[in-house]
Amino acid sequence: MEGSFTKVCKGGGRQCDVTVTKSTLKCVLKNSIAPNIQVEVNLSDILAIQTGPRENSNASSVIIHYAGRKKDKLLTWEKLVLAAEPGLCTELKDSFSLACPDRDRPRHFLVIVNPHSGTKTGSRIFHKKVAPLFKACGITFKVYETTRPNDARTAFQDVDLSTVQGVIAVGGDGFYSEVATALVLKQQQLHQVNTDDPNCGLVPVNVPVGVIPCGSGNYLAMYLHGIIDPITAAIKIVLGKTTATNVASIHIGGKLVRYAGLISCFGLIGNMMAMCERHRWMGNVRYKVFPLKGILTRKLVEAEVSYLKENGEWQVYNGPLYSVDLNVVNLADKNNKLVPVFGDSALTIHIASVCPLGEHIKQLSKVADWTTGAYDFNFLTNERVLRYKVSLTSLPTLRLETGEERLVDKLYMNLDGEALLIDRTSFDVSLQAGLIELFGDHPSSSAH
Ligand SMILES: Nc1ncnc2c1ncn2[C@@H]1O[C@H](COP(=O)(O)OP(=O)(O)OP(=O)(O)O)[C@@H](O)[C@H]1O
Repeated sequence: MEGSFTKVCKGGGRQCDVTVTKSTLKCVLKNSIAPNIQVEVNLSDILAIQTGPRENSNASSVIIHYAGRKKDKLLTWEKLVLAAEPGLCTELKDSFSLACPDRDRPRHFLVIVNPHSGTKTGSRIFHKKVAPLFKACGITFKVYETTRPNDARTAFQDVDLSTVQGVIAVGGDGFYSEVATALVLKQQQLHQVNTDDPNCGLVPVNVPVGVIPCGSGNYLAMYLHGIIDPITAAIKIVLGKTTATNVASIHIGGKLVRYAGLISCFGLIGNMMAMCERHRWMGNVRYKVFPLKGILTRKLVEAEVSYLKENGEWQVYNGPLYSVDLNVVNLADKNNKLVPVFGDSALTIHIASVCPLGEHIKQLSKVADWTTGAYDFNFLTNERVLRYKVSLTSLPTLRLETGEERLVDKLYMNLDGEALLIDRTSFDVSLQAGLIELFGDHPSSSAH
């Protein structure tokens, strides 16, 4: 379609020609000496088109909300306001709907906010920046603000999952993990799956999850969108494309503890995270101080790690180790850097054994900087696995009145940025492949 409109801007309007083709919308100012393209936007980047009457006039207006693509993968919420006679405005809106007939974008969300994430700005960011965008795009939502840790599951209590097209977690990585766990558990309850059994065969979640990054750790958003920005993440949610991602189920003492969506690092990195949590009062400085203290005071643990390889064979690593690390979103060495891979067909574990301190620091610094070769060290055993069990059989234990055994030493797992105390002599981690769809179109998996 083509038509003559007035581009409405502060202080008046300018005449312009608007053309909608199969793939783009172009707005060119008239009466300019050189062709003056004001806006050229892919139809797939249009978030919404609103039409309505103009005040004190017979004309109508059209507001085109679209995603502005800036450098560094930043997306911005842009608006083009046009005015014309009502028939032309309706024609413009209809031509957009015709050109994109498959616009089955999500329309209703359950939003769960952690008001304590990061610098405690999650609630404000959602209500001031994200909610207006959702509303402009015709999205309705119900908001639940948590009141304490592990409260995300309350948000699902009275929710019929078939009525929501997205669950949005406003917070950091630990909160994503908490929301994802609550959602997966809700889905399993509906299908009467015994989640305490690592072999239970989980039912995939059919409601996509979106993350608005507001925490101190926002790796998931960084991996998905290449940038940590709440508006970019919100625009990706509105656009509705999704990426399948894995979770890893963590079982301790025959009980499901959590589903990890990002990392599950036992030993050194877990102990560092526990130190960071004990010193929350120090703010973000703690993430600089305690990793250093942790590596300087690293301790070997006698352990047996048995793992199930992709070919169905079980193998065993036996001996002292510093850590057993898992990136649930795998990090692959590509083009001289580590790049995230969502929904990989296996989990890659990295077991760090005896090594000089300098080499260990070098290796961990490479992981922190996502540098190539971060896992190419001969003290690392790297294996692609479907499941693994860690047994700590030679550590001192004490027997409780109930007859259960507990470790005397305090050992931790860093589970998606939260410290989980491992007080039993073994734990079990299993791949749950493609269980969740995340809003965002990451190139490592075919977006849906
Ligand atoms: N209302 C709440 N009050 C306190 N803690 C909460 C609340 N809601 C959720 N939590 C907990 O806060 C933890 C951290 O959340 P999140 O990942 O959003 O923040 P973060 O800033 O990245 O992490 P951290 O605060 O640990 O640095 C989660 O484990 C979650 O259980």
